[in-house]
Amino acid sequence: MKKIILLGYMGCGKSTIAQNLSKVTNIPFLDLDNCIEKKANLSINEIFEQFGEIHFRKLEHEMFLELLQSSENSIIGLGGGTPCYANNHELLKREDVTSIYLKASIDTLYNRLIHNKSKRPLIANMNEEEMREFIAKHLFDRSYYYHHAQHKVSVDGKAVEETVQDILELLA
Ligand SMILES: Nc1ncnc2c1ncn2[C@@H]1O[C@H](COP(=O)(O)OP(=O)(O)OP(=O)(O)O)[C@@H](O)[C@H]1O
Ligand SMILES: O=C(O)C1=C[C@@H](O)[C@@H](O)[C@H](O)C1
Ligand SMILES: [Mg+2]
Repeated sequence: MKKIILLGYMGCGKSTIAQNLSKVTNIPFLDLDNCIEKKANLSINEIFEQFGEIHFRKLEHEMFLELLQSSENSIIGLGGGTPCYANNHELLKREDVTSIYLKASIDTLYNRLIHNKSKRPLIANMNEEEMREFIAKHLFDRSYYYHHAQHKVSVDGKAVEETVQDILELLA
């Protein structure tokens, strides 16, 4: 069965866009972070705090494989780091998958994340200046993996509905 996979940096809108795309297409939406939280019965923050990031990356890889193995059509919103660990980027090329990189600029990401960092352990304790620097470097490192997606949609300056429309055109 076909999976539509949305990927990209924290705050690029994977969860928001996936939810809206799901409403329009009637294809069920699964958020990888939420699935990990449900299975572990812990929040992402708690998993990082209690077991560390490496353990989280293991859970993330296992959950990604589990979601890909299910026989349902689905829209899957990945975590921001998912393609960058455990060779997950290679899974973005599968034939039963349509993978889409939601590409956002440093400014777009910074402006969204500055108001919304408490649930994101990698940036939760940073001040504004540290955050901008971190996003710039981190995005540069991660771009290599994000570009393994089959498609790329730019989200800068677009309303949620516009990004959803761009994706529908890709899928048509
Ligand atoms: N045009 C837009 N498209 C998508 N999100 C937007 C837009 N404008 C504002 N936002 C806001 O930006 C934030 C995007 O966060 P979202 O949780 O969807 O990102 P994410 O890519 O899933 O992040 P994470 O990797 O941390 O899970 C939300 O708070 C959303 O309301
Ligand atoms: O960019 C990342 O590495 C992360 C993004 C979030 O979606 C979560 O998966 C977690 O906070 C790690
Ligand atoms: Mg998300």
